[in-house]
Amino acid sequence: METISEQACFGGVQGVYRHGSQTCDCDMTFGLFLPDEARDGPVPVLWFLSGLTCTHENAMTKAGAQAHAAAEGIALVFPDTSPRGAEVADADDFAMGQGASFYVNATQAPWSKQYRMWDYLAQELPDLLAAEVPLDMGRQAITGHSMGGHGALTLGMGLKGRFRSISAFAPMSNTTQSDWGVPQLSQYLGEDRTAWEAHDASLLMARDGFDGPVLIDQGTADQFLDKLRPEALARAIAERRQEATFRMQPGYDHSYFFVSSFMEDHVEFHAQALWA
Ligand SMILES: N[C@@H](CCC(=O)N[C@@H](CS)C(=O)NCC(=O)O)C(=O)O
Repeated sequence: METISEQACFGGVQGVYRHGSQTCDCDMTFGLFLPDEARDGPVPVLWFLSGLTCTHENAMTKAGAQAHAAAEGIALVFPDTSPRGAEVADADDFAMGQGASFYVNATQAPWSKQYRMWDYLAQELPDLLAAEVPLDMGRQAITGHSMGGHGALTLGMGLKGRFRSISAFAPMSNTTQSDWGVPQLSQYLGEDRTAWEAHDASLLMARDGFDGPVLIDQGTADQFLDKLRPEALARAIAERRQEATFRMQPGYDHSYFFVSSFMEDHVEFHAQALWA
């Protein structure tokens, strides 16, 4: 794990690190915020997965999460949104390829060689962090924005027992029925739609739900509402009778101004579960 930068931040340290990923077969960069308490021993961790076009950097610099994480004594991890590099397959469309992994293990060429973000986030990066950083891996929670909200919900429900709480900001909620989902899942996973089901938050919610609290925020003025399909997730939560808070926030769009407005609520929500 190579240090790119480390800077003092709200009494803790905001770092950026790079490592050679075997899973993605390329170098991967991530952000990590450690609160002051990490100097004395392991702290709980909140993962933040980002959306289309983002790297590890967008949420790290614009979501305003560090102040709240410092107040709660929890760490933040900001992974990248896909494998990266000149040798990594890509597409002209910003919603496909680099910056747009949809957090799956691709099975189709040319993506299958390196687009293994599910395994990267489920296994390789947690293993690396557990070995190198004072994190309490028994206390993990996950959140994300847009495509990262989709990742938070699908990994959160898919990796049973891993996370204590899940939240999402404007998540892609029903990828198997959306222009943000169908083209990508068919290219990454092929045309057999049964392989897509583990990557649709609403289908997973209706089928499995989550053994813990869920918090969703969605702006009513989000320019991508038709692609995000929050109504499908709300319906699944209600049908499942899932423990959840689902808020339609009046006037908010899809940007990080929306994300940062509700970040304190999300960090507090996760801190409650993490410290329970
Ligand atoms: N660039 C795209 C939108 C992409 C987009 O809104 N990405 C969101 C996540 S889905 C984001 O977080 N963008 C980066 C940022 O705001 O920093 C467009 O113009 O339609």
